[in-house]
Amino acid sequence: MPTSMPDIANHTTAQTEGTLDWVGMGNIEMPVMVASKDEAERMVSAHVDAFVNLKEPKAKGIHMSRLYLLLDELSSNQILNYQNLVTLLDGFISSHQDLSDNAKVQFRFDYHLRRKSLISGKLGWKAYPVVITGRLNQGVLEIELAIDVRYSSTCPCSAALARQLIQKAFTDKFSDNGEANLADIHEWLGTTEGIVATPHSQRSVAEIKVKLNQKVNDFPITDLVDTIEDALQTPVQAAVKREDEQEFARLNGQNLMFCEDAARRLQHAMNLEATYDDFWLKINHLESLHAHDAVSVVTKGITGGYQA
Ligand SMILES: Nc1nc2c(ncn2[C@@H]2O[C@H](COP(=O)(O)OP(=O)(O)OP(=O)(O)O)[C@@H](O)[C@H]2O)c(=O)[nH]1
Repeated sequence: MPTSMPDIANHTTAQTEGTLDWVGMGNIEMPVMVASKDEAERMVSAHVDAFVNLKEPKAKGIHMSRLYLLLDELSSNQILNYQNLVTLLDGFISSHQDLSDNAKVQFRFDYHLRRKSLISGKLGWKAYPVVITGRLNQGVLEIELAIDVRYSSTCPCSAALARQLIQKAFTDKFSDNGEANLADIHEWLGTTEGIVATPHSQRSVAEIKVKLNQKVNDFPITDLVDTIEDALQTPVQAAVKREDEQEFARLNGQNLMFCEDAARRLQHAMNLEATYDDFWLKINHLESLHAHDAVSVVTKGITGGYQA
């Protein structure tokens, strides 16, 4: 490097002094090889934020290039797992001696999983938005995995109201017809006159964040998705034949849910999981009755843990 190049970060002091909570780079685009438990290591296209604090009030700035090159080393020659994330955070701080003692990094990407249809056994891709965040704050390490899972929710109130209309239509049709037999009723039930009303359903999103610990080195992406989808029973589908669609209709009818029901189901399922130190859940029902969403939030509720 030519010796004559000015080095503002090292040789200039700040015009206005002050410490800063985070300084770094947002939205760095890079491929990352992700280690996900029980899956082959997979390349994803990630957007990365990388930060350190600036604890020296007189220092002009941090060394952005050092953060970038540490990230580039991970992207080019390593895999993203728990241990390498911790090493990266340590590297952010040790490359900024005297300037920084806190570090934060966040990887955002879509993780594709092969998911099986309900009955036909066909397979299809589903993309799950994943965010992996590492923080080293005052020596305290936090590694977080966040995933969005989409599913269908059918309104229990709307279902009850629809059933009432169906009962009324049945009474109107058959109360004066003493000669109606099972075959007549069976045929009538197969018409839109018989099922005169249908409850509304909505595409819904469960947002979940979990705190990981050193017991997991590969990120438990599939485990977490399975836990959520098994608890809800109505995840959106990939490959769908008619038999799958019919089963989906049955599952929706047998798993009617307000956003409160969905949150409690997931709360219960997550409380049974020993893998995670803490969890935070936000349920969003993107209503078809309203133009606004029905929302509920729940956390594990541990002292010093996630806040709602
Ligand atoms: N700190 C800081 N750097 C910035 C910013 N915007 C662009 N940069 C540039 O990031 C580049 C890399 O900075 P450094 O890491 O200090 O680069 P360097 O001096 O060649 O690297 P070292 O010798 O390791 O310090 C510099 O050219 C800065 O001008 C900013 O807002 N803050």
